[in-house]
Amino acid sequence: MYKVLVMDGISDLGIQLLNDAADVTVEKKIGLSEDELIAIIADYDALLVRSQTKVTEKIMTAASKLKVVGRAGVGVDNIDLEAATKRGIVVINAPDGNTIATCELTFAMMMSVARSIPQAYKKTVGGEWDRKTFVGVELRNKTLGILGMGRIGSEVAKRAKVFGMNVIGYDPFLTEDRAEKIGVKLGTVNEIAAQADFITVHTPLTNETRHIIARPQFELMKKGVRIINCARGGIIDEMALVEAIESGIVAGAAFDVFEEEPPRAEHPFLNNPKIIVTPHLGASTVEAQENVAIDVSEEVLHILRDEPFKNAVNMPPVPAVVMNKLQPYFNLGEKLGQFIGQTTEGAVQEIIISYSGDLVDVDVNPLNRYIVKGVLANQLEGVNIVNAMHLAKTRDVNVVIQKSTTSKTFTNLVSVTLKTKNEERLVAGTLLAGYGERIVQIDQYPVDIAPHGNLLLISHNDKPGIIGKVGTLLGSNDVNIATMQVGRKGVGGSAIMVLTTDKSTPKEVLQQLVELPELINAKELSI
Ligand SMILES: NC(=O)c1ccc[n+]([C@@H]2O[C@H](COP(=O)([O-])OP(=O)(O)OC[C@H]3O[C@@H](n4cnc5c(N)ncnc54)[C@H](O)[C@@H]3O)[C@@H](O)[C@H]2O)c1
Ligand SMILES: O=C(O)CC[C@@H](O)C(=O)O
Repeated sequence: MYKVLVMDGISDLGIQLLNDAADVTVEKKIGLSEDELIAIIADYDALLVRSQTKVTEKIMTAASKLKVVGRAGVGVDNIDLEAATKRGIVVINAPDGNTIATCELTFAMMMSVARSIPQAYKKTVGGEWDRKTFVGVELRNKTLGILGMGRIGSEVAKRAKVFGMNVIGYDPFLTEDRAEKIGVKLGTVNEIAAQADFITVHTPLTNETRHIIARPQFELMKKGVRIINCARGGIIDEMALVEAIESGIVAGAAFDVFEEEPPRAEHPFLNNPKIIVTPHLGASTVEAQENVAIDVSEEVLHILRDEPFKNAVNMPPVPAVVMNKLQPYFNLGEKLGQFIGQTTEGAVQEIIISYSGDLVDVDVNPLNRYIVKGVLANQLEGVNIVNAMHLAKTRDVNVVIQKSTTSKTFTNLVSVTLKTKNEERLVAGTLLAGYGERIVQIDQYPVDIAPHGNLLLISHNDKPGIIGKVGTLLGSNDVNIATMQVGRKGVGGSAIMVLTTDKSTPKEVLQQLVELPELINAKELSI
């Protein structure tokens, strides 16, 4: 039974999926301190948070069973990603579910700051009927500058076009083609600063975007510009904004997010009549909260059940088309890794993964992770597809990827070579239409083995009667042979036998096998 801990205000309807799962129990705890969370986290397989809970390295160190941290939302700046990756904890987010909610809040903020709605409301409910102070501006024919043209930025652009605005966008990943398609002009940050009547930011907070709008940009701006931040505190320099309001450049600003949340009581935004603020409400709609909780719950279930998942933040994203091609190979890749990892003794120095045939044109990075996971799992605890590459690197295991366009025999072939100080071993496998996964080569020997169950790998000298001796010894110890494959270099030369058995071969029987004079080695591999 998997235990899931739900923190922060995550929609109950959204986590219904987890509540309904027969293999999951869900506990909800709101407002725990770091120490309180550390005291209980070792009990849980999954942790679900919004932006309030800071998932620190200390918490992850105490989280001995934790497989996944699910963030019901986009930003993962409250989760220590490096600490999670080191420990093999998958961090997933729900990137799509709150796009529209945040886009609509941005628009609400833009209209509020254009027409001073919160200020007018305050006066009116205070008994004043002031129709002179609040003369606003229209959006039509105004220029909107958008920094960050991802999900939310693009939705804002679409709506701005409908309002008759001219839109200039800045995003390093925005191509001219795409900009043209959505009717956006491309501009630099400084061009946007100089031309826009409204500026809204929709980037993540990174080293590049921190204070991307600061004093030098305010100095370029037209008098009367209005500024909106519904993305992350710190993208706009708060103090420089206050100065720009005081100097009359900025006519108004609307902020949903702050450099420090919640802001201190003396924060200069909180008593400035030209700045309107909301308490990080971008994603706070019924729909968005259901969406993100459903998305994150689905992913958490996949991860707990070892099923393929998307939206991992601490692993590179994989496009669906690549995923569809690779997915059938994940199991094969992991088994090849497990197989070869058990054939050698001593520290692994190099893993060479070679692809030929169908996989040559595909981004095989996700599959490499499964293979390396399989290899390392023999030596290390807690290795998974998130930390496999990281663990290989920290242990100085060189991972080499090769591709060859020609496979003489198979339409697809994955081979894994393992090098230690004294050994070099190879295993190769394929997916055969109608037969599924097969191991088709071990070292230089062609074989045909379904990689399941108990495998006995025997190295021996090709001598008459050896097969019978092995069969008799296993049979007399009640180990039934299901299949047997034999390969040899030449008559009388070195050879291998691969047997699948109906049950595991006891250690003492393995020892008796090794003591047969023709036998060099016998190893049981579990894959
Ligand atoms: N206020 C809220 O409650 C709320 C809700 C949802 C999202 N957000 C925040 O909104 C922001 C945008 O979310 P999204 O879902 O659109 O993300 P997204 O990843 O779809 O888009 C972000 C865009 O920013 C661009 N970008 C990155 N660095 C840049 C740079 N230096 N200059 C210009 N552009 C840059 C990226 O290329 C990307 O296109 C994030 O910071 C997210 O955390 C806030
Ligand atoms: O959980 C929230 O409300 C914050 C959402 C938002 O900041 C996000 O990054 O998704």
